[in-house]
Parts: sequence; C-alpha cells; structure tokens
Amino acid sequence: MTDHTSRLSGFATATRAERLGVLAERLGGDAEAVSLLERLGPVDGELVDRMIENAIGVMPVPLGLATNMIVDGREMLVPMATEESSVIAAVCNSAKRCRATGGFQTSYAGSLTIAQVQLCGLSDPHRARLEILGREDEIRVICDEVDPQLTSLGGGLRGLEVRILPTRAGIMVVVHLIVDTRDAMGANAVNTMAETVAPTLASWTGARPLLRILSNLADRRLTRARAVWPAAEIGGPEVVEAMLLGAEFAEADPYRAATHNKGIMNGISAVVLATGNDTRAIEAGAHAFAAQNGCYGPLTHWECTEEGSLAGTIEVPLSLGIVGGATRIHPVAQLCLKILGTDSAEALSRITAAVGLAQNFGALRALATDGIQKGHMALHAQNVAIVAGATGDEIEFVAAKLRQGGRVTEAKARKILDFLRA
Ligand SMILES: CC(C)(COP(=O)([O-])OP(=O)([O-])OC[C@H]1O[C@@H](n2cnc3c(N)ncnc32)[C@H](O)[C@@H]1OP(=O)([O-])[O-])[C@@H](O)C(=O)NCCC(=O)NCCSC(=O)C[C@@](C)(O)CC(=O)[O-]
Ligand SMILES: NC(=O)C1=CN([C@@H]2O[C@H](COP(=O)(O)OP(=O)(O)OC[C@H]3O[C@@H](n4cnc5c(N)ncnc54)[C@H](OP(=O)(O)O)[C@@H]3O)[C@@H](O)[C@H]2O)C=CC1
Repeated sequence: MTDHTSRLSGFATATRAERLGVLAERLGGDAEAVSLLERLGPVDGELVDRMIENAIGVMPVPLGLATNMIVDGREMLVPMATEESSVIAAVCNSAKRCRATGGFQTSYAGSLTIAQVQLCGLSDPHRARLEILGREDEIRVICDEVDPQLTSLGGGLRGLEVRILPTRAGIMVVVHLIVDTRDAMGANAVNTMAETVAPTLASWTGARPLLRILSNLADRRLTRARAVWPAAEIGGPEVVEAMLLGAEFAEADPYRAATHNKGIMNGISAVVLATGNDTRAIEAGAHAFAAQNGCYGPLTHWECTEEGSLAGTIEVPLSLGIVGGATRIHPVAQLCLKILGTDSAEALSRITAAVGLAQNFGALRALATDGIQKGHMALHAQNVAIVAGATGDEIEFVAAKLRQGGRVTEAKARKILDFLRA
C-alpha cells in the first residue's frame, strides 16, 4: 500500500466496483480480500454511497437485544450495537436484578440545543452583550424563520445567553442560541440558525463573526435515571458495601472515573449506534459534562437506602434524535426504533440513560466481587478461540476449555486447538 500515491483523483465519483478495483490493486491483486467487502455487502449499496463519501462497503457491528429492562414502568427490549463481549449480558443481568423494585425511573430536562456564535474584535464587549440581549425578540424571529417545520412542531428559539470570554487572543463575545429541537438531535437545524443570524449580530455590534456551530456540551438536554437493587438480589450487604467503595473510588479519582464512565458509555454508545445517532456527539457531551466542575468525575452516583438496598443514579447529556441525521435513512436504525417502540427523542433518551446506569451496575458488581475477567473473559473466550483459528464446533470446544483453566490467552487456545486436531 505504501508504494502507491494516495492522490486518487476521481475516487469520489467512481462507482463502488471501480473503487474496489483500485483497492484490489493496492492489495497486490488480492481479489479475495476485496470480495469480503462485496460479500458483506451494504444493506443498500446506493444508500451507503449517499451516507458517506468514498464508500467501499460496510463494517458490520453485532446487534443484540438487552432483555429484562423496565423503564418508567414499561417492559422493553433494547437493541444495542457493540463489538464488545459481555456488554449486553451485563445489562440483561443488571436489569433482571432490579425488576422487583420496578426497574428504572427516569426524567428528562428537554430537547434544548445550544448553538454558539463567536464574535471577535470588540473593544466594548459589555455594550455588545447588552445590545444583543436587548434584541432577543428580533433574534427569535430570524432563527424561527430558518426552520418553519421545526417551529410548527413546537420547536424554535427558547433563550439567549451572551458570554464574555477572555482568551489568549483577547476578549470574545459568545452568543448562545438556545433552541428546542424537539425530536431531532438538532445539529443541522441550529447550525443553520447560527449561520443565518451571525451577520445581523455582527452588524449590530461591529464584531467580526467567526465560528457558528452547536455545542456538544449539551447540558440543557440532561437525562436522569435511578434504580434500586435490593441487597438480596446482588449478593448481600457485603456486596453493597464493596460496590459503594468501588463507586467512591471513581468519585475521588479521575483515573478511575474515566474507566467507570467508559463502562457507562459501553451501554449508551451501543444504543446510540443502534438507533443511527451520532456516537461522537454523545461521547463528547458526556465527558465534557463529567469534567464540568473543574475535575473529571463519574456520571453515576451510588448510595445505600434505609432498607440497605443499593441505589444508583445517572445524569448525562443526551443529544438524541428519532428524526434527522442517519436515524430515518438507515433501515436498521429504523427497525431498532421500532423495537424500542419510541415515538420521541425524549423516550429514546430516557431508555438510553437507563441502559447506561444498568451497564455501570453490572461492571461495578463484577469488579467488586469476582473481578471483571471471570464474566467478561468467559464470554470473550469464543473470540479468542476464533483468533487462534478455531472454526465451527471447534470454537465452543476451545472456548469451554479456556474458561475452565484460568487465563484466557491466544497461545493457550492454539494449544487446545492443536490437541483437538491431533
Ligand atoms: C457476564 C455477567 C453478566 C455474568 O453474570 P452472572 O451473574 O454470572 O450471570 P448468570 O449466568 O447468573 O445469569 C444471570 C443473568 O445475567 C444475564 N446473562 C448472563 N450471561 C448472559 C449471556 N451470555 N447473554 C445474555 N445474558 C446473560 C441473563 O439475564 C441471566 O439471567 P437469565 O436470563 O439467564 O435468567 C457478569 O459477570 C457481568 O455483568 N460482568 C460485567 C461485564 C461488563 O461490564 N462488561 C463490559 C466490558 S468490561 C469494560 O469495558 C468496562 C469496565 C469494566 O472497565 C468498566 C469499569 O471499570 O467500571
Ligand atoms: N458537532 C456535531 O455534533 C455535529 C453534528 N452534525 C450532524 O447533524 C445531524 C443531526 O442534525 P439534525 O438537525 O438533527 O438533522 P436534520 O437536519 O437531518 O433533521 C432535523 C430537521 O428535521 C425536521 N423534523 C421533522 N420532524 C421533526 C421533529 N418531530 N422534531 C424535530 N425536527 C423535525 C426539521 O425541519 P426540516 O424538515 O425543515 O428539516 C429539523 O430541522 C447528525 O447527522 C449529526 O451527526 C452536524 C454538524 C456538527
């Protein structure tokens, strides 16, 4: 690959077959490798070509269903797209153990999305700030005219903030357009508003308008969930105490909090991906929110109830949509939304937060008891068997042997396979 130039004029307008031809040549005529992409095939070749640029195929990610979930009194199956073993099992397990207490109760702050307009070059930022704040009604008219469909659905500009931001390049004025984007994630909707209103803001203030884009720190789209796990369901008071100590570790230490939150995002990102939403937007928002108080902390908090049960809460910004972006274009995303039976971004956000909490419970319980490897590696053993070369019935045979004997490694899997085939 390295001997060839990466300058491929016309690649964007080539057909998929032509692109695969170029790729096969790059791989030294390895038509078999390229035919893998053809065999996997996109759900719809034309669709993939329209969704992204220079498409050569699809990278299928496993899609599973989390069982046992009850969210706000509703029983549901939750589709999750993830490449990682034990993620879905952990949610099923956690959800099963809090069914007796009603599952997950959630709340939702609303679908308010922030668009930022950066104004530079002002020597009198306080004057500019007051000028802009005093003309909120005019700004609302400009923004709402941009998207009459959104306005007709009850969305549109809901608020205005003007911040004075000291930077190394001098004082800047930053305008926040706070927009209700209803059932859309809203990036495109608010970006258009920001671009449309920026020249007017510049003409009023004499500023130089620069960046006009939404903020992924979606702290007006907070979603919360709580669940209670009776001590008897999770191994007794000792396990409750151990899990609380594990949670305190994350409260006190950003090194641990990052891993704790990664576990939460195992669940959240899997629902986000399954429903065709923007995983990067959700991840960026979650981690920025976790760092908001100047020190990175956990997205969940754990406490012991008067009855000695373990109660967990999660609060996380979730910019999710059931319209817009890929949600309506991708047929699998549409199917996943149908499985969820959701009819609003609000309902999807509530479920997603509940999955994040369930995921965290599962990881914490495993970490505070047997350790993560027992459950996780037991399920990962099949992957290791495949990497070692096992096929068909050999896979489960090798995985079972791996589970019996301590560490799960590829070298060990190869030995087991050699023995089996001898
Ligand atoms: C793996 C388990 C669930 C076993 O847990 P277990 O208690 O041994 O499970 P069980 O065999 O007794 O089954 C109990 C229930 O769990 C579910 N369950 C059990 N197995 C399956 C399966 N194969 N497929 C689907 N569901 C499964 C299922 O609901 C089942 O009930 P049933 O329906 O059978 O009546 C547990 O050990 C666990 O939750 N481990 C944690 C796994 C985890 O967190 N994985 C994420 C990857 S590690 C990571 O990336 C994040 C981390 C850990 O670093 C985050 C952090 O540090 O905080
Ligand atoms: N930093 C980031 O996170 C960025 C993300 N993105 C991308 O932006 C996309 C999401 O933007 P988004 O604005 O949601 O997408 P769209 O522009 O595709 O969809 C939103 C539009 O859908 C229409 N709509 C129809 N029904 C509804 C309803 N019930 N509620 C709300 N709107 C409705 C609205 O008007 P109308 O019919 O008039 O369109 C609305 O403007 C994602 O693909 C994301 O990856 C883009 C830039 C930056």
